Amino acid sequence: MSEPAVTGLAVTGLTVRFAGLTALDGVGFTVAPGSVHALIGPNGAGKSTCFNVLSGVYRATEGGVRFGGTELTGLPPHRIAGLGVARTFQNLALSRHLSVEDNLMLGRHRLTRAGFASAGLRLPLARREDRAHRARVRDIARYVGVDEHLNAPAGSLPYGVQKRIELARALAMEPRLLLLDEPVAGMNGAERRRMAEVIARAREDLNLSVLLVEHDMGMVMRLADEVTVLDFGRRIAGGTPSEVQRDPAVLRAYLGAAHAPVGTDGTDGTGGTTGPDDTRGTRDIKDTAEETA
Ligand SMILES: Nc1ncnc2c1ncn2[C@@H]1O[C@H](COP(=O)(O)OP(=O)(O)OP(=O)(O)O)[C@@H](O)[C@H]1O
Repeated sequence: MSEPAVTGLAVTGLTVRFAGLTALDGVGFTVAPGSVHALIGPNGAGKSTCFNVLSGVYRATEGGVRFGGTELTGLPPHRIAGLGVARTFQNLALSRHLSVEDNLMLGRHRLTRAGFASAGLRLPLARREDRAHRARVRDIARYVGVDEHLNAPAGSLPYGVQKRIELARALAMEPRLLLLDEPVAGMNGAERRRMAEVIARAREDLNLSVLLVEHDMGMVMRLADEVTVLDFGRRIAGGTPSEVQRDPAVLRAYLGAAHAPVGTDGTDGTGGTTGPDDTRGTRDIKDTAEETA
């Protein structure tokens, strides 16, 4: 479906300070080409801040981010997107009144050669391009399982479907690196399973590199090849899911020492969560339990 990813992502010594608060403190990790890397940690650990630096929304105070041969730090969001880095958001960021098809077409903007002027004038090149992009968008919608909704206003659809449309829009950018910010937050168990399947398939078929922030630990353990754990802006652990789930620092900081390790709670790996039990994490367990019930 697209060219294979040839390079990975390298984050080194990433520090972000807001006034007196250090949201990220010398964080480093790499995402190997074609792999799924999960970034986890309790609320306020710095995960979203990291995503915001990677996508150009925040500027790093110190440190760097390289994707392939290119330093991303300091580039504006559209230049980063132009390098093949696509992002989904924790809260839905679709244009509610636009049709699903037009939302996905927005994802193809960076791939459009004909400028706005020629598109507005409906010149032949622009018409041909538009037809080709719409055909591709319909393929992607089918791939993600939202094709039956192509003509509906995105905002009229159920939440779980909108989350999949967000993924489809990111895929419409033909990315090499996909940043997924809590892709199953707010979904029920069936929707979570479906989303997990789509992500796993897309990664396999498209040879994407994926960086995933997710509170659903079953989902992390099932999808991720590697995990980096943040707490109070610091990297406290990293490794394979099984290494991380045994790491005492993780149990202490994120899960609470009294809890069973992540992924061993008898869930199917997409619906349940072994959640943190400190005050920062309690909200997440409750949310997930309510959603999955
Ligand atoms: N723009 C900002 N200005 C000031 N402080 C910020 C800003 N963005 C994030 N922070 C602070 O940085 C810290 C890390 O927040 P961040 O949102 O990155 O954590 P998180 O791990 O994504 O948490 P959650 O799981 O709740 O989304 C928090 O203390 C947060 O209040």
